[in-house]
Amino acid sequence: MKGMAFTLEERQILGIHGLIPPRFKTQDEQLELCSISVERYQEDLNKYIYLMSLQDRNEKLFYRLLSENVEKLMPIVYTPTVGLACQKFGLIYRRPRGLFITIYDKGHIYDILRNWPEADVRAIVVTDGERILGLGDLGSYGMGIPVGKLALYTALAGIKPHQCLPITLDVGTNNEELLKDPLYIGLRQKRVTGKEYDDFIDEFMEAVVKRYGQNTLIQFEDFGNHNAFLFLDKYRNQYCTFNDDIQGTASVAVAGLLATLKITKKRLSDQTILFQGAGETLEEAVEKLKPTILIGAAAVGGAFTPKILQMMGKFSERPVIFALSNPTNKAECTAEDAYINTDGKCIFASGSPFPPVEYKGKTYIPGQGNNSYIFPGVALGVICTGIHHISEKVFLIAAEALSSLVTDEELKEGRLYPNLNKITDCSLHIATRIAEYAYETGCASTYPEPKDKQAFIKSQLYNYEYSSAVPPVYKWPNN
Ligand SMILES: NC(=O)C1=CN([C@@H]2O[C@H](COP(=O)(O)OP(=O)(O)OC[C@H]3O[C@@H](n4cnc5c(N)ncnc54)[C@H](O)[C@@H]3O)[C@@H](O)[C@H]2O)C=CC1
Ligand SMILES: CC(=O)C(=O)O
Ligand SMILES: [Mg+2]
Repeated sequence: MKGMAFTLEERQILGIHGLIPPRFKTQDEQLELCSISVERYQEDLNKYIYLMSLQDRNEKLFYRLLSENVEKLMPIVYTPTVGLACQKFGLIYRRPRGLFITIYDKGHIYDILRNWPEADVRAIVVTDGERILGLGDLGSYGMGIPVGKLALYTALAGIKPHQCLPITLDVGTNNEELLKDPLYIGLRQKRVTGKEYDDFIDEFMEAVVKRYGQNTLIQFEDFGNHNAFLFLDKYRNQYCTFNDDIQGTASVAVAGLLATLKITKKRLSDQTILFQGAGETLEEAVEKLKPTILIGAAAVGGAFTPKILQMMGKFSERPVIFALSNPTNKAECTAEDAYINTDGKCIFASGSPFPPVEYKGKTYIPGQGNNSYIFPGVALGVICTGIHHISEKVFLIAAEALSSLVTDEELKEGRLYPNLNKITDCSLHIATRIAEYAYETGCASTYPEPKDKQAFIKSQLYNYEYSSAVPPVYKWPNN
């Protein structure tokens, strides 16, 4: 729907003349109204509800708004607000988006996929809701994540929205609060596990390729740790698939580390890297190992205590601190804590965004170490070239491509990643590098091989401009 952007001619042909106000707006004017409307909401969750309704009402406008205001609006449709939206999903639910497939649909998954109205699906983001960001098991409420990730496929990489399908596999939830929640929208039962669950996922994978073809990209998102690794291992050489939380996150972290080397002028082998995890007592480990790089992704909010940060500030001139857990309240420390406790020395990045920090007269701009810098570009490269199986090399290429784009000015400001408002260029660059690799190594299946890879990818991108509802006039002989 174009709303008031319909021309008089279109309104007459479509029989909608008089049903919309007698004002004709350009898309730019509509965009202006949308920006004002978002700003009017005080609460981020209300901004989220507004943006989701815009996505339902006028898709092109929604994507243009998002792609032109990434820094401002990504925190709404993505982390941190999407986390809150998932927690309140039963309350804010307005219209369905994506497919819900339950364990009771076993034996019929293909038929359910056929109910989806679009035939040309190229990419699926699927979750079973067991580990939504750092918020734990949210069952069917997790649908906000595949919807949000795919919104970024389009807004950050220009992948056409009708080619994207969000899916939630509902096998129950072990979240007692949700099982008691009268607003809960999913199956009210404990998770099905074991062979029955595994067979269900097998059937899902088979049904997807039967319905949409062998090359359909399947991004696994926010599955529980055990299943995430299991399915990556099981399917990576059979299907066109990757796990965003494992591979996308590793890639963005590597990109960040490569960028830190440009600041510290050191090699990675000169660094001592400590990953928080596996229940270690972190303070003791930091004291003993004296790391120069500290990375947290265990969803333990505040795990990087002031004492730990102060020690990091003592061990090296430029300590690197990555607080990757999402959403914001799960971050290992805030940007402010990191800069203050290291006396402004640290190089900081976090999974959810933090605003710039003023400290001792200097402005520090934290980086956002989030896989959103990686997965849209990887997906674009994979879809355009028809890669069958996505190797680790693809994620290494993505990491190198991303880190190569950080400018000296950005590094000086403390940024490890390009400014968010350049993220669409990053996706295009990542996709181009992947395309070059895919054709060089023979793992592309889109032929003939395009000479200019970037021009080819650009030609595939989503067009935010409205199309005309008036058919073109053909030249046709009079007789
Ligand atoms: N920045 C980004 O792009 C991404 C961030 N994440 C975030 O990372 C966090 C974790 O995600 P996953 O690894 O998938 O979760 P997970 O639950 O699979 O793994 C968490 C790990 O932390 C360990 N752990 C738990 N409590 C601990 C404690 N008290 N001390 C030390 N280690 C502890 C567990 O043993 C486990 O190995 C989430 O907050 C998620 O949002 C995940 C993917 C991407
Ligand atoms: C960013 C992301 O994928 C996560 O926090 O799970
Ligand atoms: Mg995730």
